[in-house]
Amino acid sequence: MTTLPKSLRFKMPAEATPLGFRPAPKALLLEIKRLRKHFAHGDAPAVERVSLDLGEGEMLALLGPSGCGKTTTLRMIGGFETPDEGTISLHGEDITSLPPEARGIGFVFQDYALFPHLSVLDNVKFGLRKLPRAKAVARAQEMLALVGLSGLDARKPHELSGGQQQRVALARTLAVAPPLVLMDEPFSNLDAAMRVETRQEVRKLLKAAGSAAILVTHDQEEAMAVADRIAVMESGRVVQIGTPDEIYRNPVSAFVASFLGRSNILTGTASGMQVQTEFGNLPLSRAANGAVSLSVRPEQIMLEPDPDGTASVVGREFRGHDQLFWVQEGERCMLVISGAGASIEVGSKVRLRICDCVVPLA
Ligand SMILES: Nc1ncnc2c1ncn2[C@@H]1O[C@H](COP(=O)(O)OP(=O)(O)OP(=O)(O)O)[C@@H](O)[C@H]1O
Repeated sequence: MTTLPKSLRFKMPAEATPLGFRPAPKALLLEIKRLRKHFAHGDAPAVERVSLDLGEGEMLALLGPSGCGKTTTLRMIGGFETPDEGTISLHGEDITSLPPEARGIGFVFQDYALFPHLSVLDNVKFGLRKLPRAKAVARAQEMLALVGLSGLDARKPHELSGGQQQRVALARTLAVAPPLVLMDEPFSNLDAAMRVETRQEVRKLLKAAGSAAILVTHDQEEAMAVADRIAVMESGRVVQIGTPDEIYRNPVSAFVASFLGRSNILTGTASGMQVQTEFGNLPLSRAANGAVSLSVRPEQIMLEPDPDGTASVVGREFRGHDQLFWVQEGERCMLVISGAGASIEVGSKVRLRICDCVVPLA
């Protein structure tokens, strides 16, 4: 058998699994049952009947728009807020009434909460006060090496970039080897390029340390990039939970379809695995009957130039790797994603063809 030179061999990322194979479920770490919180001055409960579980080493994103209850859920898990109802168990032990410091959970705050007067090394050493000094220093240095900051031990936080400060905060949290790390919008203080780089690093570091994590974000791209599973929240409730692929391919509602990715919402009359729509008879991703709303992703629509077409291109955004088109068809404006090569100008007449299963919504 010929062996390819090293440089040409395909290298599977450490976490990738062959298609169709799902890793065995991890042992249960955190179990949340029917959590509820209604603040004194709130009209509606901030969090209503939220149930979640998390496996050891798993990363979960709480995703949803501003005010949907993500932070309140996270703060209840951390012990900073007391739930009105519901329970939280870690490793099978009920921790609902324990104070934050007795839960053994780590936090990475939005502003990193580093001590400005302490060096990088002393910041990371901070949680290791119970260890003999030499051991604490060795552990802190090990953590700084893990986050790629060896050699910066003596700097003060203000002498670091935002991304480096984020990594110091993570090193400090991971130094005490918490089974679970809670992160509230941890990348929001970083610029766009740094955010993309840092979130991948953070994911790698958490996986290397074997810590599970719950990340609060309103950024769907960030949730999809970082999390093993996403819990989508709307008005205090978890409305869907699953892997990024599952939720993207099978959103349960128009809200989820439009919050995780972009979507065109159509209506139709379903009969089993088919639905009759204004675009003809289309296959459904799951069986439904009667009047339904449908989600069609912009990349599931083909745009064909046609001088006799009934639709016209009313907007175009070139994004390098692809293009977005806004296409007016009667009363409806559809969003379509096409390859970068398609040369269709604004004002062109086109025909739209849906070329995939469409998703019936609740
Ligand atoms: N301490 C509080 N007292 C009263 N109401 C609160 C308090 N904390 C949060 N709320 C309200 O509870 C609801 C949920 O807030 P929460 O901060 O959990 O939402 P969020 O999804 O994290 O939002 P954001 O993304 O803007 O941080 C909001 O209506 C908010 O105004």
